[in-house]
Amino acid sequence: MIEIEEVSKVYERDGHAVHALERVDLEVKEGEFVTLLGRSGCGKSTLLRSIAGLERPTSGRVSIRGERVDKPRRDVGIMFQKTALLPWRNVIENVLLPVEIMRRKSAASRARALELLETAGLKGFENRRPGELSGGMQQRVSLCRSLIHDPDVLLMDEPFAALDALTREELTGELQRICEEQGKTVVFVTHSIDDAVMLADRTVVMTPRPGRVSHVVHIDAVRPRSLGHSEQSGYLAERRRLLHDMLFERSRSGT
Ligand SMILES: Nc1ncnc2c1ncn2[C@@H]1O[C@H](COP(=O)(O)OP(=O)(O)OP(=O)(O)O)[C@@H](O)[C@H]1O
Repeated sequence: MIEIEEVSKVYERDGHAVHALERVDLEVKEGEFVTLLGRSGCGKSTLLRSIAGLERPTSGRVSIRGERVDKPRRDVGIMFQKTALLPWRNVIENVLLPVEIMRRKSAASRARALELLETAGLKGFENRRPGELSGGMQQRVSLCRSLIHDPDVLLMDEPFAALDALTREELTGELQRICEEQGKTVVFVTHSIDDAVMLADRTVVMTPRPGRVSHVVHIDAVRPRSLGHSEQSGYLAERRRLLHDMLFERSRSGT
């Protein structure tokens, strides 16, 4: 569904070349949940923005369903760490913003917004302003907004990084459920090994200078997942250790 072929990105900064990505190859299948995991500066956001059509690779090609991506697409939804909700609009008006911009606002989209808000646990908050909501609730609104036009692909750049640990765990669980119910293809950028283990079908480990894919790790566990007590907690803990070792370069082999 998403094909990244030999993608390199070089930025110019103060007369120096910054090799943000070097010859990255990756394929994401329909319905797959892929996390991009790595330290700061390894090119995760650059790769995500290239898939979103917000950044042009210096060389190589990104395509979705066989079509080269050179601008943002309607079948893609995006969610960032900063919610960028408009403070003067209430919750439902914020959720409806993308369909308004696409001139596709209708009674059906309003009904879908209400349904999404209910799924995200925000029933009854439709008329509140973002400033009246907690950080976690604002991210739920942002998730509903990224899903309002029913995109097939969801691109997420550390969406829960600024939240406290408990809210983060709760939202990670809800994201698993919503993506499974709605059959989305997801690429999710994170620094967090726990996010990767909880969410991913496959985790792509990246290394910096230049940004490259160093390992790809499959997480073959059923959902909902929990790092606490469950039959698969031993397996998840092993995957967690493997990713940890890869990030700290103690292990250079195996998936
Ligand atoms: N617009 C830009 N101009 C110049 N350099 C940039 C630009 N955007 C990113 N970079 C550089 O490219 C490299 C990769 O950045 P990128 O933000 O993609 O990494 P990241 O893995 O997402 O980092 P983080 O986890 O800190 O967000 C970094 O060295 C960064 O400083």
